[in-house]
Formats: sequence, structure tokens, C-alpha cells
Amino acid sequence: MTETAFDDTVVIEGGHVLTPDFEVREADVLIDRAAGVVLDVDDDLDGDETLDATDSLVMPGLVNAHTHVAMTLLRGYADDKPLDSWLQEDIWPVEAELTPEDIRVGTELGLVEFITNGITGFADSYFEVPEIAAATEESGLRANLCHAFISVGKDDEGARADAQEGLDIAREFDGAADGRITTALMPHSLTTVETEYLEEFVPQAREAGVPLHFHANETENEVGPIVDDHGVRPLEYADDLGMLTEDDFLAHCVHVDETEIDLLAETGASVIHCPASNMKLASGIAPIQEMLDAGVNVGLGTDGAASNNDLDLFDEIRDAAMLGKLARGDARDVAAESAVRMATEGSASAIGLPVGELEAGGVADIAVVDFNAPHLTPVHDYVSHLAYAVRGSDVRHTICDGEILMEDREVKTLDEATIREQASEHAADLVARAE
Ligand SMILES: CSC[C@H]1O[C@@H](n2cnc3c(O)ncnc32)[C@H](O)[C@@H]1O
Ligand SMILES: [Zn+2]
Repeated sequence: MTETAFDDTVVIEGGHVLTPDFEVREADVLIDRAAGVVLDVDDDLDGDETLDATDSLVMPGLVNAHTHVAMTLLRGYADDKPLDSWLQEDIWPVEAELTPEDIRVGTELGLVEFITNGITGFADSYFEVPEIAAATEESGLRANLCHAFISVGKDDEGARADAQEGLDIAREFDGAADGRITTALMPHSLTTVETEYLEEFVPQAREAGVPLHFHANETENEVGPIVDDHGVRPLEYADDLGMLTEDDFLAHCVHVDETEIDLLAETGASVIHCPASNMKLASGIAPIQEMLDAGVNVGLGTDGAASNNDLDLFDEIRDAAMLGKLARGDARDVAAESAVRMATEGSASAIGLPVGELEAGGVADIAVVDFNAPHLTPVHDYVSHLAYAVRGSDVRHTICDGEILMEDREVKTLDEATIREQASEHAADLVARAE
């Protein structure tokens, strides 16, 4: 008997289902494990195996569209500072001590956290990407990965070598893990990578067919220097360099003006909103409702665990909805459905994953959320609860590409207890080396 003979069907039984048009109806969901697809969404389906979804909502897996997953090792290491001093005084010095093994363990810890919070796909940018790719393959998750490069503070040879590594990694890992891994080219930001390297490497990313992922307009400090040096707003500068296409995704975009929002809408480049990180680093409030009104695709990201400090995307959904109302003092802004759509189809479309909606014929990336809890009672409106009351810890089962990654809160693909122990040890040694 071959392995595919055991690759049976699984029926997620007895729950409610969130449909692509955001209706909620009672239905079972039948999955083909080998093909990784949803075969049917209907009443009374039969499968070879059953996952119980009583009192639960079956929904598309969440997609964390901007993170630095290995930064779990730095969770709580440096808090209560703005971006520039946080990076320069604390994060970059300790990151200089990171080993490939640290990054592997930190990534595994983050991936366990993703799975337990119902996240089935993510976009990561960091260093030692082979370690991140290996952990991702083992976890069963889907990801867009890249090596972030910086030129400021380096000589020409060092800057070019870093950017070349970014390009080589993007070429090498695209399509890895049976196609669950795709890649991007990541210039860290428009102020940390100088124009000559953008001019040299962005066209090469286009030739390789990989998208761009970069930090943009995160703080006021990233706007002034570009206006001074180039006489245009940062996203106009990025557009002049060919960095805005419908495949590209820009993290943060807090300080964007109307012209820049229009540019995003015209080019089809996506924005990844990171509300918790933007609040914690006091970066500002992104004009998300204005972007949505202009037709910009917006996804959601946690950013790294050192500026969040968890990897629970339900927090981001809630923060996006809450902060969106404060931005213009209008409680109608960033409504519940908009915020949930950002974390599913918005993120998936931004980072190029073929996921984000749950329907027959679609990809089987699924989170099953248990509503049998005091803080989710009564249920007037499932989508309201997803936006304002559900926590990552309410997720009961997580499935990616048809594989069950977590069943009844037990992670199947990674050894949670061992990873937590190793992560604590690696984090302690890392910090000791940095002192
Ligand atoms: C792009 S990954 C490499 C680099 O980025 C740093 N980083 C983490 N969070 C942020 C952020 O919000 N803005 C800019 N840079 C960030 C990370 O520590 C790595 O050094
Ligand atoms: Zn970031």
C-alpha cells in the first residue's frame, strides 16, 4: 500500500462555515489530504476521518503577511522605545550575535505560535533563510520568505554581497517544500538601502519573477530624508525605481499622503498593516480606511515578536478595527468584516498565496475556532466575534495544504515542549553573548 492510499479524506463535521461572501451557515467541510483541497462544503458529508467542529466556526486560515518569525527569541528583550533607538541601541547589537541555530529554534517557536493561533501562511524577512525554510517545511505551513538586505553602514563590496545574497536566496528557495514556499526580494527599507543598490537589484528581481517586500513610510524619519534628497515623497521615489507593482507588498505605510495612496491604488501594490507594532513603537496610525476607500489591497501582519509582543493575528484584527476608528474619530471605519478580510484574503492576495477563502475547489488552509467559551457567548454575529472577541487560543484545529497541523490544541508537526525548552536556552545564551 502506498502512502497515498492512506491519504484519505477528512470531514470537519458539525460546525458553522464562514463562506467567501461572509455568510455563516451550518455545513460540513470535506478535504482531500493528498491534494490539499476542499472537495465540498455541504450538509452531512462523509470522510475517512472526522474532525469535530461542534460549537465551532470553520474559516480560512489566517495569513500573517509581515513578520520576522525568529525574533521570538527577542520577545520582551527591549520594550518602550521608538523604532530607531529600539533597533540601533538594542535589536541590531543582539542580532549581530545570532547563530543559524538560534534562528532555527526561534523560527520553530514562532511557527508553533502561528499554528496554535490559526495562522496557516506568513511572509517572513530575516537572515539565515535556509534555516527558516527548513523549519517551515517541517511545520507544514505555507510561506513567502526573503533575506533582508541593508546597504547603509557597509562598504560597496559588503552592500552588494548582502543584496546578492537576497537575490540568490529568492531564486534558490522559490517553490521549495512542494511549492508551499515562495520568495521575495527585500530591501530593508527606502532609507537603509541606497539608490544605487535598488537600481541594480530591483530589475534583477523582476527578471527572476520574484516580488518585492519592504518596510515603507513606517515613521516620520523615513519620509523627510527622501523628500530632502530626491524631492518627492517616498512612494513616488519607490515608483520611479519600479518598486510598485501588483506583486509587491509594503509593510507599515503609516505616513503616506493622498498622492501616495493613489499611487498604491494605481499600481496595485499591497500594504501590510501592522497596528500593534505601530502602536508599540509609537510609529503612528496608518490611514487604513482611506486606503480601502481608494481601492488599495491591505493585509495584516504582526511584525516581529519583539515589537508586538505575540504572534496572535486575532489581536491585529481587533487592533486594526479599533485603531481604524480612532484614526478619523469615526466608529464606522475599519468595520469588523473589513478587518477579518484583511487577515485572510487581503493578506493572502498581498503575498501571493492561493488561499484566503473557504470554498469547494479551494485550497485546504483552514482554522477551526471554538466558540464554546464565556467570552464568545452569546453569538449574535460570528464575524463580530472574530473581529472583537476571539483570541488565538480559541483556535481548536489548524489545517494547511490538507494536512492537520493541530488537532484539539495539540500541535502535530512540531514538538512544542522541546522547542520551548530549546528556545529559552538559546535566548538566554544569545543575550549573555550580547552583553
Ligand atoms: C527586514 S528583517 C531584518 C531587520 O529588520 C528589523 N526589524 C524588525 N522590525 C522592524 C520594523 O518594524 N521596522 C524596521 N526594521 C525592523 C529586524 O530587527 C532585522 O534587523
Ligand atoms: Zn518588520
